Amino acid sequence: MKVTVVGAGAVGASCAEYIAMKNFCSEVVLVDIKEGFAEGKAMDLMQTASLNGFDTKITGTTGDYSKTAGSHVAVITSGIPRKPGMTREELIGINAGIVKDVTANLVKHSPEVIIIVVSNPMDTMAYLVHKTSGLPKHKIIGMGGALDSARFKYRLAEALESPISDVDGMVIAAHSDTGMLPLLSKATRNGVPVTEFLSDEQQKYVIEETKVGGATLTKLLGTSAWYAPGAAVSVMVQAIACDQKKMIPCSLMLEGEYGQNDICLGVPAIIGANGVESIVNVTLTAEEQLKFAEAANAVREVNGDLKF
Ligand SMILES: O=C(O)C[C@H](O)C(=O)O
Repeated sequence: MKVTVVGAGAVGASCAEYIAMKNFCSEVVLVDIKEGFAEGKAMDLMQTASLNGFDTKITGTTGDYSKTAGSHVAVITSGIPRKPGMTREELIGINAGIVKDVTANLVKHSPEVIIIVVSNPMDTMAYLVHKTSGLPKHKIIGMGGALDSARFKYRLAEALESPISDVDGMVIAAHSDTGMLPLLSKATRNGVPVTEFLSDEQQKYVIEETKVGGATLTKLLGTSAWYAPGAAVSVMVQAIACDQKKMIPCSLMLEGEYGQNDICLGVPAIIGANGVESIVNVTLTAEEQLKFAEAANAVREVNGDLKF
């Protein structure tokens, strides 16, 4: 299987690294507009192959999309990351044009491609890809829920003082500081609801820290995070490559599901060889339903700034 990763910055390189190291793809093509940058990252990563024990071939190109031809999956990480104090939504002005161009180039050379959107504001960028690519909706997947859920589990394990492997949980709705919806009501430690172990104060802490997970890292790093985003993408690509039918929250075009239409928002889905195999309908509490609807309203407002 051939996978293209557009954008060879920290997030794109991290995606390529984790995908290669897991050794389930034959080829990863890195694309960047900066002269020689993707080629350099690809060469550096290839020189880890004998050390890290993988056979995936990684190549790089400066904007030559003919090299991406025949990609089964493409990951769009292009655009600018936010700086401390910014919201993801503020990136729309620059990133929308970039994501639109990248999408057109990818589809031109790989008409059957499945696209994973990482660029921010992610839910709106996924919507843009739906509106401009001509691809069927099961082939466009926004990466947010896998990452946000990993951050949720990190915060849960911290509060529970437990190993992360004891913890399960999921974040749905928007990939934004205010619109994330960590489903605390469904989170468990070895099957036992975490609400049985955590005080109200701890529960509130976990939810709030999860929602600003990306912003916290941006403040610490001076730019946005890359390890967990790369790892989250690699899990999604592996689910497709190996037809795992794994349940992963992803930003998907909704047509009535969760009471929403014509919007990309994070919902649990079965991810396999076809991309989105199905959307999973989970029963939400009345409060969660309200929060989901509020997140949808906010994303819809940002979508309104798009020009097709
Ligand atoms: O936080 C960001 O701006 C980048 C990314 O969406 C993340 O959550 O790490």
